[in-house]
Amino acid sequence: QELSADAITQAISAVNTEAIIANKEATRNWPTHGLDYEETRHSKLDGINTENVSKLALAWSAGLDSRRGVEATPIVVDGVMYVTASWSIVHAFNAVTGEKLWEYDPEVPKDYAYKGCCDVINRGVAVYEGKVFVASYDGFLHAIDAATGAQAWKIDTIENREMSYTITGAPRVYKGKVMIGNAGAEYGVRGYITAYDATSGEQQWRWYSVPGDPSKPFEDDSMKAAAETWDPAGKWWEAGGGGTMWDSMAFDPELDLMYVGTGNGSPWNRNLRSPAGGDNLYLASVVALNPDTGEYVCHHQETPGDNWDYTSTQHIILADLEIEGEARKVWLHAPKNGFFYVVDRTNCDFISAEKFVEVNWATGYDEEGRPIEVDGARSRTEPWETIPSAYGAHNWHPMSFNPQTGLVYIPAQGVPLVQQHNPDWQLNTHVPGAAMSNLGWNLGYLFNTVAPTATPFGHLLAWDPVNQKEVWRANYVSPWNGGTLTTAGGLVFQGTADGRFVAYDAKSGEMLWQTPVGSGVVAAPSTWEKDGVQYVTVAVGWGGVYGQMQRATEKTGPGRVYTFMLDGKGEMPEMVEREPATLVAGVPYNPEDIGPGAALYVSSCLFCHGVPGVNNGGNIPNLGFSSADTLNNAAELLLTGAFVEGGMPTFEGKLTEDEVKKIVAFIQGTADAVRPK
Ligand SMILES: O=C(O)c1cc(C(=O)O)c2c(n1)C(=O)C(=O)c1cc(C(=O)O)[nH]c1-2
Ligand SMILES: [Ca+2]
Repeated sequence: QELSADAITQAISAVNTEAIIANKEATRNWPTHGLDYEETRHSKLDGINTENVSKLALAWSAGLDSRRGVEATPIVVDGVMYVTASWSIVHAFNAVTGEKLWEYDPEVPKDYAYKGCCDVINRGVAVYEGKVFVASYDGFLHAIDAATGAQAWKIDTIENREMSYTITGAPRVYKGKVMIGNAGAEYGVRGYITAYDATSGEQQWRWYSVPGDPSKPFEDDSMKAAAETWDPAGKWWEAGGGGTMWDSMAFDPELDLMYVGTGNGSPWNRNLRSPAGGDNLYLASVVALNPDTGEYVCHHQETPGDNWDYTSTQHIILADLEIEGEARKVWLHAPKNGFFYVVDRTNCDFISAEKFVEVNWATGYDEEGRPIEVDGARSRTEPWETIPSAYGAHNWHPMSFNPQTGLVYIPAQGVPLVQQHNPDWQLNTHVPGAAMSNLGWNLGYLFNTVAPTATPFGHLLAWDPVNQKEVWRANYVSPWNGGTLTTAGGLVFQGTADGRFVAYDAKSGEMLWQTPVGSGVVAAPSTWEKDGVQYVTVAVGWGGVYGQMQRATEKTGPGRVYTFMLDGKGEMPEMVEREPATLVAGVPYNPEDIGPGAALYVSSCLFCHGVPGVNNGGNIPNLGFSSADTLNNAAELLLTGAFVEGGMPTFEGKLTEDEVKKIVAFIQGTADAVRPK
C-alpha cells in the first residue's frame, strides 16, 4: 500500500488538526500528544479488542538511529507518523508501510547534554495545519513543513542562555498557538511557558511560574501574589526559583482554560531557598491559564513549599465524573509526591487526594486541600529516606483514563533514595552555564551518604478516581515502565522496563498478549486507523533519568518504532544481548584520594553515570565497568572532549588533572570495594 508523495503532501497540508481534535468521536488519528485536548489517551477505536488481541502481530518496525532514551508518543495523521528520538530528531514514516518519508535534525550541539538532568530525550511533536512542531533540547521551537521535512521557521525560546535551560516536552497547539515550557530546575532556572503564533512563530505571551527579582516590577499580579509566599532572605531569584513546566498541559475548549503542571523548587531544599518557609507559589502546582493571554486564572498547589523535587509536571487528564451524586468537571493528577488528586477544573477547588503508593512525607490532605505533613519530613541534617523519592511515585510516563471502566492506568513506581541537608551549600557557588559540576550544590542536598532501605518496585496501577482506590495492579521486575494507552476495545497497552510490549484487559488486569521489543520501553504507545484497519504503535529506547544509569534487561536495541496490527506479517528484528561487563581492576590510585574523589564524583558524574559498580549502567556507561585503559587515560579523555559526540561534555576548565585523578581513585576504589571476594 504505497502513498504517493503527492497524496502525502495533499493529505497533510489539508489537515486542520484543531478540527480533528475537536471532533473526537470521528478521530481515526492520534493528532496530539495525549490523543485529545483532555489528554485521556483513551482511543475510541475497538477493531483490536479483548476477543482478538491475541492475534496482534508486527506490521513493521524501523530504526530511529538513537542510543539514548526515546520518550515520544508517535503522532499519526492520515497515515503519516511523526516520532522523535534522542537529540530531538524527528522521523516521519508512512504509517502503514513503515517507509521513511523524511528526517529533521535540529542539530542540537552535543555538549548540551551537560545542561540537562535527565538524558537528551524528547517527548514528541505537535502538528497543526500542515506543520510539525518540535522543541529541541537546546531550547529552540522549530516549525517543519509536514510534507517535506523542510524547516519553516525556528525560534529561540530561551531568555537567558547563560543559564541551563533545556526543553524535553512536546509542544501543544491550542487556538492556533504553540505552547511550550522548559526544563532546568535542578540547575537553578526560573520556569516559564510561552505561546507562539502557529503560523508566523511570533510570541503571543509568556507566563512565569515563580517570581523574579523583587527589586524589579512584577510581570503580572500572579507574580506579585506569589512573591508574598517566598522569603526574600533566600534570594531565590539568584538560584532561579525553579517551577519549570517541562511536560504536561491540557485544554478545555468549553471553559476556555488551559492547564499546566509546574515543577520543583531551585534549589530543592526549602530551608536554603526560602529560610522563613512559605508555600513558594507556584511550585509543584497545576495552574489554569487563559490560553489567549497567558493570564493566571487559578491553581492548586499539591506540594506547598516543595522540598523533595516533587514536581507536578506529570500528565494531567481532564474528565467529567459523577462524585457524590454530582456531575463534576475535574482534572486527574498523579504527581511525583504519591497522592492522586481530583480537582474541580472550573475553579481549581480541591475535591480529594489519596495516596496511590506508600508515602512518608504526609499522612493525607485536609479539606482545604493542604497536605498534613509528617513532623520532620523536611530540613533534616541527618540522612533521611523520603518516600516517594525524587524519582517520583509516578514520573512523566503518561497515564490514561478509560471512561468505560472509570479507571486511570498509572505507571506507578518506587526508586529509593536518601537525602540530607547540605550545610555547605552557598548560593554564589552557582556558576551560570557550568551546570553539572555544580549540581550537588544547587540542589542543596547531599545524596548516597547512607544506603536506602526500601525496595525498588514498578507496577501498572488501575485506579478508581471517584472512590480513590486501587482496583488492580500488574507487577513488574523494575521501576521505570512505559506510559499507558487504553481503548474502547477494553484494553490497556504498556511497554515495560524489561523490554516487552503488553496488552491487558482494562477491567480485570488479565494479561492478554505480549511481545519482546528488544529494549526497555519508557514511552507511551498510540493507536490509529487507516482504511478501516486499526494499528498500535510504540517507540522503544531505554533511557530518561533512571534509564541512563540503571537497566532491567540485558536486551539492548537502539531506538526503534514498532507498529502492530491483527495478523501482521512483519518480521521481528533480532534482539541483541548486551556484552557482559566486568568491574575495572588494576588502575593505580592513592587511597587518600577516595574521599575527596567521592565529593567530586557526586557533583560532576553521579547524575548520569550512577554509583560505580553498584548501578548497573543504563544507556550511559557505569564507570565502575570501564576498561583500565579508559581510567588510566581519564584526564586526557575528560579534559579534551574526546566523547563529546556521544553527549559526554568536556570538563576542560571545570576539573583539573589532579581532580580527575581523585575521581579515578574513587571509581577504582569503589569497584574494588564492591567486587565479590
Ligand atoms: O526540574 C526540571 O526542570 C526537570 C526536567 C526534567 C526533564 O526535562 O526531563 C525532569 C525532571 N526535572 C525531573 O525531576 C525528573 O525526574 C525527570 C525525569 C525525566 C525523564 O525524562 O526521565 N525528566 C525529568
Ligand atoms: Ca526536577
